[in-house]
Amino acid sequence: MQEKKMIAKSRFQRVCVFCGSSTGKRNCYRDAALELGQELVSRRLDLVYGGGSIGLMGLVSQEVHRGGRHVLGIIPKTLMSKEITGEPVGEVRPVADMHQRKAEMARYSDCFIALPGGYGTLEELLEVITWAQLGIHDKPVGLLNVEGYYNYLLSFIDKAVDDGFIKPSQRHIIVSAPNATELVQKLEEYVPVHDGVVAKAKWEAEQVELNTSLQTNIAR
Ligand SMILES: C/C(=C\CNc1ncnc2c1ncn2[C@@H]1O[C@H](COP(=O)(O)O)[C@@H](O)[C@H]1O)CO
Repeated sequence: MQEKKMIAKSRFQRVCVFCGSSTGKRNCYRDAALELGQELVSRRLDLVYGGGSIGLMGLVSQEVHRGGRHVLGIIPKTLMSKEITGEPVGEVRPVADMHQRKAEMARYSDCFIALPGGYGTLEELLEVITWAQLGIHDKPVGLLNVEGYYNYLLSFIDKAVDDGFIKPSQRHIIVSAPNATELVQKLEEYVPVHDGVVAKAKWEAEQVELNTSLQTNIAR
């Protein structure tokens, strides 16, 4: 008989996954996307992602959907053509543009995970790290470092710390692990460090103003 893995209740409800709109050339990337999907399902976590069914995005979203968890895809109206994104699963929320997409993905999630990907993934990852650094949120940010895919990025960050461009106290913002189980466990245990960043309440007030003006613009 197969032994059932006992997993404590998660502190998260929804996990935002950034990942390639391509699958990459090596099987390990596809396997990692499927394993991450299964890990979220086994912890009863829902998924927020960039919508679409292409690349690793498709693999992780289909796996979470198949496992019976809620999948929310947030996608700019201009990217909604099925030829570009494929057929998404779960709930799809159309937004005005890429900026609103990132804001909404962040708003609906309790933590972030980046699988391997390209420019889009990097941009999304670095933005939530920057927001953590500024105190806009204190949600954990994880890097799924599949077979060392992100080693150069991690080395670059160490170099930026050594050369005085990133504070040593902010190095901890990125949590990384080689597999989904270890990564999610580390994210569960993550404790944010606050070192004199702009007060979160001030940012939240500004976000509310920003959202209100965005909605006014969309309605026009
Ligand atoms: C540009 C083309 C297809 C892109 N289609 C996308 N559909 C949905 N979401 C996307 C797409 N491209 C980028 N994203 C977002 O960025 C991340 C993936 O980008 P990457 O450059 O592939 O790493 C992903 O998390 C999405 O949120 C037609 O060729």
